[in-house]
Amino acid sequence: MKPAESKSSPPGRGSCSACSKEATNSCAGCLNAPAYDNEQAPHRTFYCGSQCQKAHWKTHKIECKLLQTRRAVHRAAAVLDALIGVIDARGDEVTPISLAFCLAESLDEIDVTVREVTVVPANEPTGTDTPSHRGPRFLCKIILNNTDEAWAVDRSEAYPPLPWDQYIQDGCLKVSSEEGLSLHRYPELYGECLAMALEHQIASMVAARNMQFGAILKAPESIFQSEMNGLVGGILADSNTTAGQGNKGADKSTRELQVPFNPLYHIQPLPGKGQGMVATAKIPKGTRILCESPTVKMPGNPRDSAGAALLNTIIAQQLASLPIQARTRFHALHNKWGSEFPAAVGIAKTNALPLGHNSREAGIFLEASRINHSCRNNAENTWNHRLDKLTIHAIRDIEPGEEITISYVDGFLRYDERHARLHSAFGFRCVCERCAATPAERKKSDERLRRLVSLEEEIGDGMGIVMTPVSCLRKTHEMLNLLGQEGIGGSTIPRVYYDAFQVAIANGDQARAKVLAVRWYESRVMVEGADSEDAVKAKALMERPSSHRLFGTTMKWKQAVGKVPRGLSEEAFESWLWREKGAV
Ligand SMILES: C[S@@+](CC[C@H](N)C(=O)[O-])C[C@H]1O[C@@H](n2cnc3c(N)ncnc32)[C@H](O)[C@@H]1O
Repeated sequence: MKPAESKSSPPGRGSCSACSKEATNSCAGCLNAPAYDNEQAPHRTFYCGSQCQKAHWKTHKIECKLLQTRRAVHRAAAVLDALIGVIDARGDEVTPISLAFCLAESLDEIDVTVREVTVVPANEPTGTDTPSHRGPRFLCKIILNNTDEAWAVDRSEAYPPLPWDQYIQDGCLKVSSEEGLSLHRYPELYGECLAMALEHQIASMVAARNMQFGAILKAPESIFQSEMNGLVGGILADSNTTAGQGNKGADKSTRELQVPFNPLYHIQPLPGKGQGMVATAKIPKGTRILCESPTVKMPGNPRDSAGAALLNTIIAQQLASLPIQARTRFHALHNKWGSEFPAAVGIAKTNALPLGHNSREAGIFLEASRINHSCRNNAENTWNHRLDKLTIHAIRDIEPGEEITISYVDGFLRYDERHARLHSAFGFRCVCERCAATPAERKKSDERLRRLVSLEEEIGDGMGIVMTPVSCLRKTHEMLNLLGQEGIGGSTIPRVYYDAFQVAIANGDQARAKVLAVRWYESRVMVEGADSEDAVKAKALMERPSSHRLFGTTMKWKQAVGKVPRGLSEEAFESWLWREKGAV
């Protein structure tokens, strides 16, 4: 079954399943059902309008039911994933067979059969006493009834479920035993904590919403996500009240739990990019999409093989104290370096995000490290020192179905420089809209970037602030215009407003300083949130510009806060602000 979204369509568009015209609406019933071939994007059945959707229902009905069932299987596995995270972190045991029962229980109302399967490497002898380091492995096979479709849920591998044949083939495995689940074989499991947690959480969720769990697993995306948030919140609250009651490793319960549900995005395969993060809802500019603690921290990029060996040890020490779920997800992250470095070091080098502006220290994140690069990124990553967490904010409006991207490179790099850096450090060639420009547009873009570099240097030298303040202020204005033309947003904008603010305040102009501080604050909040260190600093200076240490270095432009002109047109106001020739 192929998704209706064609390879040439931008995300969120496809051809109408009834009349083949371009369409943006989709059937909510099966929206975002995972593709059975894991290489493909999640499914969307497009319609140009309700008439076509009604007319096509007879044809689509059977497919829609199958897709809903498939999505329910993935959702049930995700519910389980969250529960396991909590239970792992409490230090309780989670046995593979108890997982199978939980999965079966959660899928009770869904048209599937859950079987317990043991697999072994295809080229080694079968049997539980196989002397292989890759001995028998236990997993669940979920068969969609009356179809040829089956999924593998293997908790020792990465979540999410994999198509059965692919799992067996890619893992070079063979089935050594397969049978239906029967609780009679495992009476001791009745009381197991995972089953209890699942029962308790699901029961309370269902009671609160007056819905069946099966219906929630099959519900449209927004309902499922909001129910999941309630569920995960409940689990976390429960885990906090029971912290320390686990039967071993109780200190782990204080660790941040990585919650794999976020109503704003999905992590999914994207053509030519591996996995990536895709918006599931409209995300307005300024929204905090994600706030995450690093799973592993690293002091910096290793310079040589001794540094790599040391980093490997540092990572191994941190991984050893993590729940198995987090370790598994760490090892499933992309590694661009193959066997050039120890695997954990390759993963760290490919996925690390800095823990502060210009900081050598970096972190690896189970969610944020799945975000791909674009030179025209729509989101930005910031290390929030006050929260001790990484935040990802939307720096423009993001549409549902659009990929969420950050920039892997800093500064005003020209086309060739960006490509060389991205290729050597991350092993890909960027084809974003900025990079896909015509040679003539690219030339203009490179000229703007060269100019931005030289303006930044000139402003940054500091002398201009008091020696040639008018020219310095106009340079900041020119930078903002060039950034707009180049489509660069994010944290560069507040940095430039802060430079402009300093020019005004150093020369005693509290009126301009006030306006510029407001813009600095607002643009900083957009990229980092009001709780970032810089936003807090900007707020204080916005309220009292004269508290800046440079205030009154000269009094060339002495002016009180109350002198901000009123009643001017937007154009005249901008002209006043930037001290353009002939301004009022
Ligand atoms: C931090 S990981 C991002 C998540 C990754 N795609 C995954 O599957 O886990 C960085 C890697 O993602 C891929 N990548 C990131 N941005 C890309 C882009 N714009 N085009 C192609 N591949 C990209 C590259 O393989 C890169 O080494």
